[in-house]
Amino acid sequence: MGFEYALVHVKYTIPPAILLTQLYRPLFSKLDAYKIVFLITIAVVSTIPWDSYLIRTRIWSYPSHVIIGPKLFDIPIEEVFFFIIQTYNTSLFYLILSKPTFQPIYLRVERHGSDRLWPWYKLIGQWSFISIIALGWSLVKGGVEGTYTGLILIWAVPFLLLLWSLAYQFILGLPLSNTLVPIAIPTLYLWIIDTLALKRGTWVINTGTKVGLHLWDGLEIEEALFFLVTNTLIIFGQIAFDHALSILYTFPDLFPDAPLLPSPLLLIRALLTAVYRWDEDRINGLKEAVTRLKKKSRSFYFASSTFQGQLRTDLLLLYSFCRVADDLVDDAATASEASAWIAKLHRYLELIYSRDEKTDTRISDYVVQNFPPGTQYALLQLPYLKISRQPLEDLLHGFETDLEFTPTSHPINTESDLQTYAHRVAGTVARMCIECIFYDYQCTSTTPSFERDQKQRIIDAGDVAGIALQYVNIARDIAVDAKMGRVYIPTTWLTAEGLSHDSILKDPHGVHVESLRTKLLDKAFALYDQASEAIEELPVEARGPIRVAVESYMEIGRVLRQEGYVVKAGRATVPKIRRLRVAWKALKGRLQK
Ligand SMILES: CC(C)=CCC/C(C)=C/CC/C(C)=C/CC/C(C)=C/[C@@H]1[C@@H](COP(=O)(O)OP(=O)(O)O)[C@]1(C)CC/C=C(\C)CC/C=C(\C)CCC=C(C)C
Repeated sequence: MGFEYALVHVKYTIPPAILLTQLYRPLFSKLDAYKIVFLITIAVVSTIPWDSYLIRTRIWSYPSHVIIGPKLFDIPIEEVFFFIIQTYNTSLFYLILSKPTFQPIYLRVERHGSDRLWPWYKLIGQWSFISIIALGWSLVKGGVEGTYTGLILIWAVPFLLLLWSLAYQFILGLPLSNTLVPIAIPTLYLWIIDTLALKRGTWVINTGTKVGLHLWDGLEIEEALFFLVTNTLIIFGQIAFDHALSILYTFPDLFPDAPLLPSPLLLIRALLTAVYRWDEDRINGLKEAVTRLKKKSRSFYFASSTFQGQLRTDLLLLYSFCRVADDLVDDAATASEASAWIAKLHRYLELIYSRDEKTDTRISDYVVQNFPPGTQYALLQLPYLKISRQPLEDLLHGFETDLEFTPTSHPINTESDLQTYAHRVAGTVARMCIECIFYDYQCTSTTPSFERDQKQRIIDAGDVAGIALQYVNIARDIAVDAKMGRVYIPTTWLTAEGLSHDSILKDPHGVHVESLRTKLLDKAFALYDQASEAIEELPVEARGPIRVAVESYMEIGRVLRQEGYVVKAGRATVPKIRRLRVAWKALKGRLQK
């Protein structure tokens, strides 16, 4: 009996597990736990018979003085733990690295241009894996020295072949940060540990069944291959899981109301859905939504990567709709053109909320005939079934207020006007986000903890938080808005400072303007303090990400309160490092004061 193998874990595998867990903990969801447990189960079940065979046929062995003693099918318990901890560490590393990527946009319908080559890539990959299996087989059959290599290949490569066949699109198409990097770094790390363990004799590969080549001094080529293929298996497994989730959440027509934790059977069904049944417009709509968010809002783009699964998709689509609607109105050449857009948007809402099977095509015809091509996906893919109609109508009423600004009239005269406006353009957005959260996390009124009153209380608090965000937005954009002929600061406040609309339009800077900006920010933070507690009543998966979204935006307000802030394109911006720090604190559950 000895503790040497156990010490390998204590020194080299458990510390990274703790570190990675700490790092990922604020984002760790039930879905992540499900994925990891699923993969660990497969890893343990599939490795035990193989490893047990290798030990019983003395291809490798463990001196009795390095292991504690208990065994499972002849495998030392430390070794079984290795399968678990390796799968855990590599999986967590993948989860961290792949978080910023919105994977559904990497689905390909394989119908046009270079995408038509993808079935060939699949085939080439399949044949390559089959050839490697054949090579493994011939090594096992042919001679003693290639036995260990052959056994690794005939055990692992059929799984790789299967995972490739199910998820080749993501394996090839995702950014390298989701594929190559999470394979390469854990593999390199395990190669180093293995070198140390083999040198110390913690485990021994017996002579006669190995080729005798070393990757570097102390690292047998078979060991290097073993860790490479096992990490590749783990990452391919994670990618196949995510591929299935992307299919489930991207095509609601094929998989209506996909559950939060889909059963293995449903995951397989998703992976086996023929590509020709995928809705290309959904993918294009999502691609447009991601590009739009990335271009237009750094705060929300950054925050969106902390959301997961269906909710991430829904918020992206909701953002896309709101942005397109706002831009149609703001970019219109004349007030009457802007009014016409609002009228068309009202009509669109009327159509979708009275939709039935017969009117389905009428709706898409209406959009195609009345809106520019670059806006059509955003409109048609609004997740309206999860959102009530009222906040959308109110949002449009908010845009109508924007049109009331003329050289002679100003719609925001009192603080109450300001509050109504902010409720319409931002309180409503908060409400819609919360409705999506309730829907996606299945907080129906039958869930005791989500009784009606509680839901209403959260929505009301969300409204207040939205108003706070809009006050920050107005405080940031005094000069930008003035260029568009708009002054959102209430007339009563201007008069008290000895200012007027005209004076702000002419010169939106100076001491008095700064004092009004401060007043607006003070109100924003007071409202935010009053509302932010309610975030903790949201479903646990949404809390951290929502904190990140609202905190990232409120940080603009904090920047504005400091002297000498950086202005880009006329707007105060939050430096990247500072944004990261805010997000990290928000994820860990801390709101700034
Ligand atoms: C993470 C993610 C993808 C979130 C998406 C959120 C979303 C749907 C935003 C829509 C934004 C939008 C374009 C709305 C149109 C009206 C408008 C312009 C509103 C202002 C947004 C600021 O955007 P931006 O700075 O890009 O605007 P301009 O360049 O000035 O045009 C607003 C300030 C509103 C934003 C309000 C929210 C996102 C609501 C946030 C509050 C919650 C989610 C509720 C918190 C919950 C509790 C319980 C307190």
